[in-house]
Amino acid sequence: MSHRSGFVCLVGRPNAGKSTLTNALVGHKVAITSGRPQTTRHTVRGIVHREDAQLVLVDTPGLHRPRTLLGERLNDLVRDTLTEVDVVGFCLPADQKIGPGDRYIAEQLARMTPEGRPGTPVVAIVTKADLVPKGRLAEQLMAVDRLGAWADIVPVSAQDGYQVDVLTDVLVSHLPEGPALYPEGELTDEPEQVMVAELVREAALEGVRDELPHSLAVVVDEIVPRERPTADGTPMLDVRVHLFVERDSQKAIVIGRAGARLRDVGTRARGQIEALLGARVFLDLHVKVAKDWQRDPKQLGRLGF
Ligand SMILES: Nc1nc2c(ncn2[C@@H]2O[C@H](COP(=O)(O)OP(=O)(O)OP(=O)(O)O)[C@@H](O)[C@H]2O)c(=O)[nH]1
Repeated sequence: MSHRSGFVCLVGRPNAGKSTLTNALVGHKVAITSGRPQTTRHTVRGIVHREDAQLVLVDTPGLHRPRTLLGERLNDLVRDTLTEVDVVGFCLPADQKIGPGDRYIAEQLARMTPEGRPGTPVVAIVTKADLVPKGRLAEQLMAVDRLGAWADIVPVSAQDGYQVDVLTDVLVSHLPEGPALYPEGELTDEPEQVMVAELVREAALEGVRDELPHSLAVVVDEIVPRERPTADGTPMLDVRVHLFVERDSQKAIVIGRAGARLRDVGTRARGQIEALLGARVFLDLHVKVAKDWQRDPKQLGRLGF
């Protein structure tokens, strides 16, 4: 039996369902999903292991029009990623009309093919199929077909699992023959620190996303094991984290009255970090104002962008 392996990158405008689809394909939670755009700042990989194939998924940040330096960097990252993968999956939600954001991405994809090289196949994925009746889905498939030259078009629902296997087969069919690239059981090669930062960011944004749209960056300074475990022998980790906001008013929102909100954020994030790391965690959160960090290359460097 031949074996195929390679990299797949999911692109699509913010909220198109890329993270949720990554989780559905991999079958475990690896990327952090959310109801709001642009929470996926880092490239997180999930790996689908099969007898006949290994598919390494790269979940990119939302490809969007650059507005700030941060945006430009994200787009560079997206473009670099695109030229390094074997297949691109372009996600378009079934329940929304094709808009300027989708057209922009379609143009970028059309332009992506390096000169003199055969292009990376692009599979158009119509996501959230569960949200529309069959007739609307058929119309959307036709509209997507007119949008570009796709290797395949597949409707899926990550929510109820509709066609997720079909999509896996289609993506695998576009991979080159080759051995497994990662040992089985490996779900993500993201460093733990990035996952921890995402969990803190999620907790800190909960309920205040409208007030802090893109103004919150989270940096994990260190994760250090305590020399002496807890009384019952469980290992204990000290996790020190900085949350950067742009303005004093945003700092006040994150911290809350008499620090109540930040304590809440800490409690929620700690539970998830403990589950992730399999240890008791002492979580130390600091909130700092880093003015206009989105526009300052030095700050961006410090924050890992
Ligand atoms: N009903 C339904 N909702 C979905 C499905 N897939 C994703 N969603 C929802 O759509 C929203 C966005 O999904 P994400 O997976 O976070 O989208 P994303 O493209 O990764 O978003 P960014 O991280 O902003 O780029 C979330 O509220 C999901 O719960 C689906 O198959 N069906």
